[in-house]
Amino acid sequence: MSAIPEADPRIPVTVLTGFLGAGKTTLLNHVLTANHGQKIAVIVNEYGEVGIDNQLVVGADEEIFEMNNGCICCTVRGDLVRILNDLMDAKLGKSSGRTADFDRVLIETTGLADPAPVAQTFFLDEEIANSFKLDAIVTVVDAKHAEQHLDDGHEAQEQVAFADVLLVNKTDLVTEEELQKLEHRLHMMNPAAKLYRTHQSNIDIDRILGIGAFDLDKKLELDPDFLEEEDHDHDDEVMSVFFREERPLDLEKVERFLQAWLVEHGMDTFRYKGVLNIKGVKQRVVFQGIHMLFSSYPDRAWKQDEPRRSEFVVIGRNLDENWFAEQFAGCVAG
Ligand SMILES: Nc1nc2c(ncn2[C@@H]2O[C@H](COP(=O)(O)OP(=O)(O)OP(=O)(O)O)[C@@H](O)[C@H]2O)c(=O)[nH]1
Repeated sequence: MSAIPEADPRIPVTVLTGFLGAGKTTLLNHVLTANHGQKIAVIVNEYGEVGIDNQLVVGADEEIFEMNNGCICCTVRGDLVRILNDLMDAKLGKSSGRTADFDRVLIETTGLADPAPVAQTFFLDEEIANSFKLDAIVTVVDAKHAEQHLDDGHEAQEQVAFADVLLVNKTDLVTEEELQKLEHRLHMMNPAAKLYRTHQSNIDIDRILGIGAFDLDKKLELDPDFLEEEDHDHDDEVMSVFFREERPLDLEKVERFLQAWLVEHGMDTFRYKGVLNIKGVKQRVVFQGIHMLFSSYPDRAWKQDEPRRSEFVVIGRNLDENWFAEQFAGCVAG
């Protein structure tokens, strides 16, 4: 028996986001009614309490999303932290009010175009980070209106950039050709996201919950030709840079160069994540960040038959590919 934990014991959290009217609520209803046997605590901002077997639905106060005079990010975070702490107390039996039994958490971000403040909570608050981990960001895309949304604004582009999983929903409203064109565009913007087509947001929930954004097979194993490919159809500014290295890395060096980048480009750097092979560490080190905030932690031990290498992706605007390549190369441990 190995002393190294096979899995991270923290509760995985899925953040659900998506274009306006794309099908988030439809997906949530599906999660709440499907017979999947999983215990999921759902945090939403516009529903009351719904009692369904094996599931706990927590209706967050609507005040969370009121702008008031304060910063919406702080308001959201404060309330989310409170709800998550309450949930944990209820799970551990520390709450006098109620008990809660759940294995994962789903947060629906309706009313917030930007999922970053929600997702960042899991890096920012130490108590939360000790109990919960960001499992994945799932973005629902309206196949019918996606092109328009993406052309019109930064928000939709950013939601694509943040995603670990993209659900291309409303497939019934477009042709196969249109679907392929859209999928290509999404893939160019965020090649690291897993992409599924859905109708009525119908998806096997194992594909969106508890997936560990980094355990998706071949997720980062991109076809090198694809990365060379130029897309002349669109001017989406969202782009990505990849890094892969077989030699063990020095984690401090990785953190240092990212810090240097983020000081100036944090707002344009939406998502960066990867699995790192760090010198002297027997486990895979999972690293992920959103804008200025990042965290890393040793996850499971490397398997014997698994290539022990680092894979890392950065998704954002105006990324300097050459600079990143140089910096990554400079992170090899001495
Ligand atoms: N044709 C079609 N309609 C769909 C599909 N999925 C959802 N809808 C409909 O699209 C509308 C919006 O779906 P919602 O699930 O409410 O979308 P939402 O993302 O929660 O919307 P907001 O919270 O308002 O942003 C509803 O009328 C759904 O019934 C689909 O696959 N095809």
